Amino acid sequence: MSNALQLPIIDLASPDRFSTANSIRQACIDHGFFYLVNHGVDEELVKKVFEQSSNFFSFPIEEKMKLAIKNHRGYTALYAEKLDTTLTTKGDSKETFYVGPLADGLNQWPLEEDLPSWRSTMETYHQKVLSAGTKLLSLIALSLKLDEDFFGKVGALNEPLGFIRLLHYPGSGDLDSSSEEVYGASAHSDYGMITLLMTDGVPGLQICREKSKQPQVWEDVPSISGAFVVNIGDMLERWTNCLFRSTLHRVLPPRQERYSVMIHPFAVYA
Ligand SMILES: O=C(O)CCC(=O)C(=O)O
Ligand SMILES: [Fe+2]
Repeated sequence: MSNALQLPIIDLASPDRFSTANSIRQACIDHGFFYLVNHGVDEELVKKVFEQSSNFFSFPIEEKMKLAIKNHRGYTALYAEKLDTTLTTKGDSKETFYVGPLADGLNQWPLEEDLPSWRSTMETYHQKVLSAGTKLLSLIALSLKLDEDFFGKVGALNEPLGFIRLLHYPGSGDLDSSSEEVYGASAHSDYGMITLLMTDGVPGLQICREKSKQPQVWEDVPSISGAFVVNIGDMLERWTNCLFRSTLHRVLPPRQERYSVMIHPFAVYA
């Protein structure tokens, strides 16, 4: 069962911070998901990130495996991950590339001669999303009736910060036919505090607000051009004693090729 959903839209640039904080509070209680607009990450940069992501994933598998994941950075192949570990099917039909915190030297990068400006594009995106995320986090603190700088004071903004995940879901035409029922991303909730997700507009993302209700009701999350989809992770759900929801979500089995980019800007463990 699936319905389309109207998630709240939060304006990061609104001068009325208290009213914005209240809207965030309601969104996190009701859905655990909202859209973020006027976030200061410009469209040209987002476009470049998607182009560079597609450039990397179009390399032959042998080339991509040269950057196979180490220290949570680098490439994971199609079916290598399964977000819903209760499923007996093979892994999720997506390939990914992780870029972690910039300062610790652990990132793996494609060679500059193979993919010019790839690294600098990802580094700029990392910095810009982190800066939007920091503004958002101060509003989340206000929404919890805390001081704006609460999360900074408890160390949530300490390095190392920021994991980007580039995701590529090949279209069903590029998968073997037995993969039809394999999800792009099987049902899961995110770890950490918050996730900021940008997609290329191809549908597929769904949320289930009542995870223990049977039968489960899945609602489509349409994309809004230029807006981040923000969701609360398990750690913030725990820190708020379940006031804010870390909502179950999934990506449907791919029909059409799809790209997305997500970032966990802050602490992913406590
Ligand atoms: O690609 C998407 O739309 C969502 C991906 C996701 O939820 C995840 O990787 O945690
Ligand atoms: Fe997720």
